[in-house]
Amino acid sequence: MPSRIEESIPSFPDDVPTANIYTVDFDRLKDGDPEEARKVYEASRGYGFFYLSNTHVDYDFMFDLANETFKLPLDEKMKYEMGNTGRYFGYKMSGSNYVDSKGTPDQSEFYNVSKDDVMGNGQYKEHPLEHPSTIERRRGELEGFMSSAHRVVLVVLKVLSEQLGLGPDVLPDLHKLDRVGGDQARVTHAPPVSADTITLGEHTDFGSVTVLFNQLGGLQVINPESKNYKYVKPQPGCAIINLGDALVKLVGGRLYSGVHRVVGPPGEQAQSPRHSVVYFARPNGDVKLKSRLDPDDGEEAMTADDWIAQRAKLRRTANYQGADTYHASRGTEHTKDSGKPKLDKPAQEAEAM
Ligand SMILES: O=C(O)CCC(=O)C(=O)O
Ligand SMILES: [Fe+2]
Repeated sequence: MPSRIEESIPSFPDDVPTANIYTVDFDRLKDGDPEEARKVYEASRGYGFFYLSNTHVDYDFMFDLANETFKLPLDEKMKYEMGNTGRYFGYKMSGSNYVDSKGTPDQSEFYNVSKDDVMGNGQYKEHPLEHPSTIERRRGELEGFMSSAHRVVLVVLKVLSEQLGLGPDVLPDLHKLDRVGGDQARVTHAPPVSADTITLGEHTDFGSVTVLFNQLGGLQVINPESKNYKYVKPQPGCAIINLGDALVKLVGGRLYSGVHRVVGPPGEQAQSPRHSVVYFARPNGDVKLKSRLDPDDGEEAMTADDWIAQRAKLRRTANYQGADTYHASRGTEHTKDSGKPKLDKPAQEAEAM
């Protein structure tokens, strides 16, 4: 069902190239429907992106939270700025990350809320993090958002674990809601800019599974065959699910972490400020990012926590020292783990490359 906010936004244009990605029904997937499971697996070896309907995640309030938080004065938001050391919770000011190998500053701000802080895991039980009042007073709703988004992630991981022959529990067991790790909810904001302005640079997500809600276009994903960018058209009532690098590493490159970026919204949507709402699931912090399908691979592996810190730190404008920093900041897309994407061949009409 479209949310309250989705009903009042300008329509997405029909003359821009859009990615032809599967839509999966969460209720059927959860109940073990083999066709829905097959679509998840195919999508995870194609674009690395799919739509998910009937998620039962209440996210409307997160757009209100975003609106109110980003309207706060900059000096109030800066009290919660995440800094340049690899810490990845709190506020990220516009321009403090860069978008390309030349170090061009980004044009979006975001705020990351830690799952452990909201759920009271580990040290956060005694020492919760501080947030602006727009977030602090919604801790109860955030707990609901995180638990329901995490439930979606566990179902997707169970299906992928089964499809890869690992059995149902191997991947979910590395992502426990009540164990500490780098999972986070994020709200983002980009000002109205033209459709050719990159507001969030090309990247793969760091974690395992991303659950994304957006209202306006602007997200673009690379078609892994043609290498061209396509818009991911927001579908009212659906989450956009994509895989991240940590999961690709856990399965030795058998799944694909889609390369994506965000540009100004297209067509009639262009004059609108853009918000998105995300839940990033990561493996629990001490999980080694080694392939569970290649137990004899003797290579040393990083922990999930170290991987996030490295990626977050190297994308900071303050740490940029030339194209080498950019290349070091990248995920699995250029490595031996990058997977061998096999593009979906959905039943719908073929997509122009
Ligand atoms: O805003 C969006 O649609 C996507 C955001 C994104 O890719 C991210 O925050 O990693
Ligand atoms: Fe992303």
